[in-house]
Amino acid sequence: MEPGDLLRSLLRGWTLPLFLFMLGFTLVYLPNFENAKIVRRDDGCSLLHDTHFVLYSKRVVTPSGIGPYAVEVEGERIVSVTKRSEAPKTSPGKPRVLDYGNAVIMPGLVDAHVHINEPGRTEWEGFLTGTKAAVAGGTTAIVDMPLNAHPTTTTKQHLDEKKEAAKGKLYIDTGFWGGLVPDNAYNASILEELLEAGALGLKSFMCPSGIEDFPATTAQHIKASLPVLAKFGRPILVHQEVTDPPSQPSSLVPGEPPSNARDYMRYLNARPLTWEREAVRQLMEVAKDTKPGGVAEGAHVHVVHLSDAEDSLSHIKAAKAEGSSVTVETCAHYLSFAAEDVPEGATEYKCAPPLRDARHRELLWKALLGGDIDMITTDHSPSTPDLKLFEEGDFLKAWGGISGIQFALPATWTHGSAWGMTIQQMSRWWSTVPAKMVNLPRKGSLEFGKDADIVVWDPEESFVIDSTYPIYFKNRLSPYIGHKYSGKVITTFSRGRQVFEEGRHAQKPCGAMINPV
Ligand SMILES: NC(=O)N[C@H]1NC(=O)NC1=O
Ligand SMILES: [Zn+2]
Ligand SMILES: [Zn+2]
Repeated sequence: MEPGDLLRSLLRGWTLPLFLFMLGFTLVYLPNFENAKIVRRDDGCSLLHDTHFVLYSKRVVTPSGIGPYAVEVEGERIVSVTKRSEAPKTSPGKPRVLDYGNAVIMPGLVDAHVHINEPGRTEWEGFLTGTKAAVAGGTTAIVDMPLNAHPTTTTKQHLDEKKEAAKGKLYIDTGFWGGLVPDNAYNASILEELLEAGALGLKSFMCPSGIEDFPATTAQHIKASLPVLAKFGRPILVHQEVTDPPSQPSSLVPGEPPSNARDYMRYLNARPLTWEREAVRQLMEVAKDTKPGGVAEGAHVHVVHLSDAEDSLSHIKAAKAEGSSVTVETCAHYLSFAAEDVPEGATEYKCAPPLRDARHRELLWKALLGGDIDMITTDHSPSTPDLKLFEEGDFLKAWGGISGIQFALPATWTHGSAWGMTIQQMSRWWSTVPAKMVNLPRKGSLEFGKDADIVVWDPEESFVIDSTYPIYFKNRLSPYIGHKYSGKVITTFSRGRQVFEEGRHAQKPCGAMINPV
């Protein structure tokens, strides 16, 4: 037999099986070639194993409005947001579709004012518990305050200690504010080192902070820091109370019998509005340096936890109108509670500036809705029960700080919707504006190229935070406990990882530390 004939007969015998094999291969595997891109993750960082998926609902919050959109996530980012009347279909080779029906799909909350007290006071609050509570409430980024931990974050070395303590404990992306104190205020090289090492900006107190190694700064200290901040284009956040305003009225008239320490009004009167008004007045004066052409152009002054939408806000509005670079926040608790409703001895309601009366709460809502308050935060600041002095219920001596990071969304929604707030407005105040203030260009909205930081929630579902309600922050003390709210978080995604769903967290915390851009 010729070699050519041999080959021919071999081929004859093989042709049919070879053809069938190739056909089978094509039919079975070819659709999966596209699937090859769909990597499954099994790293414990996400409850969902897909890395390429589509979220759909009839109420997706986008920069161009709320409506039926499909949000496609690939890896850590949003790769498309498309309007469509119904959910795309899941089909082989295509990313999985998670259809949330009528629930709201919204950018995760960015909470720029959180006290995580690790290292040093981890029994008050730690990174693991704090960020676990945050995601359960739909928050996908926080910025940690420089005080209450020990050491306070006032030098590069202390910031490095913070970062070391945070390693492997973050469910969501977390940034750090550095601290401005009298010790470093006139030392540009310490401040520069701190900002170079990754502090997103600075924070200072104009009154005693309650923490010995975080003493108060004057307006002059703040003024001195502004040119340094300008060089880096970063903000300073200021606690706006001074304890020695020129015309401080006192309700504790000499000779008057001491009132009941368990009475909230006593605390309220001991911390009058004038403290806040005078601080804001002084602060807006130094903020003038941030005007275009000013010695600190490029720096920014942010007023934290506004409780007074009257005179204090007028100073802020005037400063903005004159061109100073200024923003202001209020907190979920000032929007939720009123002084006259604080029960006797209930020191879980104690914070500074204090919760004021219902009229002030109303004015805050009106200022938000009118566009004069820029954003909302929680000022989550827990402590251990002993410091809250529950037995004594002494408002003057108890620790001032409210735990509430897990309830930001339902508290804002429940009260805000009663004032006519829209979901779009809430999303601006909780995500878009804070992301801009902190300077997180990849966060704050659902758009192509942004981080897939997303919360899905049901505005219509209500719940009571009762004794059985799962709370993830440390020390189960909070004024939100015992109240009924609507707006239930269904699931939260942090850079494409499903980190929380219906009472369950991902096995591992895989959030990152945020560096300045
Ligand atoms: N030290 C600290 O956390 N203080 C915070 N607590 C509070 O209620 N207001 C604050 O500034
Ligand atoms: Zn404060
Ligand atoms: Zn604070």
